Amino acid sequence: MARIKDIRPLKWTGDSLLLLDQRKLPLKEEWIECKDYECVARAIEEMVVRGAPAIGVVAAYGVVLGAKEVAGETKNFLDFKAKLELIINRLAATRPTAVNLFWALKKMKRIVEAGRTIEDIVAALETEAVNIEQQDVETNKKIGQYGAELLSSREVILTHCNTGALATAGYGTALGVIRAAVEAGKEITVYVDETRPYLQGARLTAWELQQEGIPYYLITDNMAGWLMASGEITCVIVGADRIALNGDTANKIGTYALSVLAKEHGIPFYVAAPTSTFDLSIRSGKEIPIEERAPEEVLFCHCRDCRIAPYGAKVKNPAFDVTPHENITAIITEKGVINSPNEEKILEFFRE
Ligand SMILES: CSC[C@@H](O)[C@@H](O)C(=O)COP(=O)(O)O
Repeated sequence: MARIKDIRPLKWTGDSLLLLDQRKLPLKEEWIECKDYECVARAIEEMVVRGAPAIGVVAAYGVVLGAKEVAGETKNFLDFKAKLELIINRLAATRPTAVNLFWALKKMKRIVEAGRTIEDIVAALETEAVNIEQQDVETNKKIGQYGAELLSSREVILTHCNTGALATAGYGTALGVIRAAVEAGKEITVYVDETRPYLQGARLTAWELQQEGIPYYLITDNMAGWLMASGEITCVIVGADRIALNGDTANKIGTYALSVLAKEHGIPFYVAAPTSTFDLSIRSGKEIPIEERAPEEVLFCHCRDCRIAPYGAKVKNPAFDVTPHENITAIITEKGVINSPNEEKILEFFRE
């Protein structure tokens, strides 16, 4: 019997940030404690924490830690602001694709600009980071409700990467829709793509579903096409790292291929994401920067003692791809659903 738990990837203590080390899951549940902004920046770069909304929340706390550090070093207001700007720039340089990082840092920057004293800025930054965290969980629950309404009483859902509690402040986006559907009493089975090369599906999504007793099958990425052709999958739900004005959506590498397969087989393809994942400053997915990650992620199968390719093998490792909006049945947000998304509909949605 499924029981939804309150899994959280981070805990703010007031003067440090505790992060569940996602590199170690599912074999070990270890927390690391960040007491300074550089630790937070490295945690994002090294994938201690990952997932678009989670990166935004954690970066916001990074700014708070940075502000506290600088406030201990200088009493000069202008000096404080200049140093804090460098810290925000450092956090912004950690990962390029997920726009939630820049969205959260922009909010923090606005507070720095509006503040009149160092003490006021530090206090306001902390309040804002806590708000961003709490709102993210509320947002995900709303996405879940809107998404669950789209699903029938019985679904076999294919999902990719990890879009769950671990990728957000809690509950999840695409996995939040699955949680909400289960909570609504629907009969849900999940097919979890392992998500090569970083294995977020096998390690993290399977771990979350297992804890909650939601039935799932773990599959390798190349099994998805055949399972769709065999009629086993009733819909695909994925998350997003950045959605352009026309609805083109960057998400974990492999998402584009799933969208093509879903279209070919007439299977609904849903993207679940908060409105903070939209980047209305870019008109299409062509403008989304795609992170290229280290070759070792492809050369080794997760841990460094399991090399799977010959020495000298050349590697490509784009971490994300872009799904054209024409392949997306609907984008599910906390403010409602955008069916068959395109520029006109997205503009209209945000106007409202
Ligand atoms: C709610 S998470 C949505 C996306 O961030 C997720 O699907 C994804 O692509 C995560 O990539 P990652 O490289 O693990 O940060």
